[in-house]
Amino acid sequence: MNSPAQPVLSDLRRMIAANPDRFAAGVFTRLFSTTPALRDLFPVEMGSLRTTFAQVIDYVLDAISAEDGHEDLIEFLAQLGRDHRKYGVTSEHYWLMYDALMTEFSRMLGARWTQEVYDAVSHGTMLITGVMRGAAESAPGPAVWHAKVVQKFVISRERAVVRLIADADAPRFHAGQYTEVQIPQWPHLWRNLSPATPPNERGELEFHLHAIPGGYLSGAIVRQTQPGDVWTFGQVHGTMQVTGDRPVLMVAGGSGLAPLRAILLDMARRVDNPETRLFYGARHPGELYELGVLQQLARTNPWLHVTAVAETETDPWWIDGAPDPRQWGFDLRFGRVGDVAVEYPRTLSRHSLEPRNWIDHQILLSGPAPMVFHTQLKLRSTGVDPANISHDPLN
Ligand SMILES: NC(=O)C1=CN([C@@H]2O[C@H](COP(=O)(O)OP(=O)(O)OC[C@H]3O[C@@H](n4cnc5c(N)ncnc54)[C@H](O)[C@@H]3O)[C@@H](O)[C@H]2O)C=CC1
Repeated sequence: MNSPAQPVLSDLRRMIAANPDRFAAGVFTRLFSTTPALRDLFPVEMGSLRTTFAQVIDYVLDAISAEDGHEDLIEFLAQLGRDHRKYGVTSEHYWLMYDALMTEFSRMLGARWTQEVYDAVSHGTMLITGVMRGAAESAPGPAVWHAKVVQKFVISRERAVVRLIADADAPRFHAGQYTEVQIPQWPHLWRNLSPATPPNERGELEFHLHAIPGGYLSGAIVRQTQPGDVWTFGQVHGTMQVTGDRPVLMVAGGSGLAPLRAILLDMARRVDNPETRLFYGARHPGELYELGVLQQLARTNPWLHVTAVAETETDPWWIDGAPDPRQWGFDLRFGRVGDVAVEYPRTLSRHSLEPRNWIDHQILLSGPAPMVFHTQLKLRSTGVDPANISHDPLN
């Protein structure tokens, strides 16, 4: 875009960046005051939603100013529209959002709200609401689907495994993808979770949870979920999968093992798998609770090699009676899982037949965002091409 309104749009972005929460709160207050029923579609606590909202508006204002790259913007907005179906957002709501946004923008710009600026901002706002509405209207399949909890295993005071059976209209997904989840204890709150098993005809789903500090959903699942609860699911996302044409390195941190576990279980149904080395890490040895399952998998699938990694050599007092991970027959190393994985080839003897580096590997990372971020940086510093590394989006 090369218009006289350009400097004003840049100013608008600066004003939003200076106080994103105030901007987002202003828009939502207008929206809820004109149509109070809309408030019920949103979570009680809207802090993180307001942050994301301001980021999206900033991204769009930036992208519409650019000469090209609009295909990415359109796809981004279309995906956002499809994602918003789960909130019960209807076509009419997009018009209300258009009005709320335009009113807030005009308030922010005051005397600089000229016809030219109005046209440029209206164009951008119409693009956001129009593309989202169109994509939502034409999206296939139901907006949400459901599954009932049938089993729950409490692994420790912080960790649980939950099994569910999905309704017949659950969408098809592939191993390694993640889905938006809402639980009855937290209506309106959506979080992404990765099934830890590949999809099957019976609709069985398994999720692994760590009650992370401040995690409303993970905490409620670990402490309150019980058989009979019905969970609601939205869109399925994610592109992690094994291409099969190269050896594979997987690095999993804690419950981030879930999508990689699903991929491994899926691979175990085939015979023609590439050599795959998994580094499975936790803070403490006693938290490596999936080693039993991994041992069974590795025993019958000679292409799979597992290294267990813990940050500490002993368990704290509150992990009581966990077996020594070495009893499963795996190599146990100490440190952060990403560091151990990246350094691993350098620790091998000259005569080892194992890979000398990870450069020709397909690499899948999953775990806490800082772990994924740091592991990626370390791998790149050893010459790994970033195009060979996949992971789910980091929030
Ligand atoms: N449950 C699920 O379906 C999925 C969960 N995740 C994410 O995986 C994470 C799992 O968390 P926890 O089980 O609590 O893992 P955790 O905090 O126990 O850590 C697991 C591993 O990550 C490493 N690590 C942690 N922080 C690090 C840092 N700052 N830098 C480098 N390495 C670090 C640790 O050394 C350890 O090896 C959560 O953030 C969750 O959002 C990701 C995908 C799916």
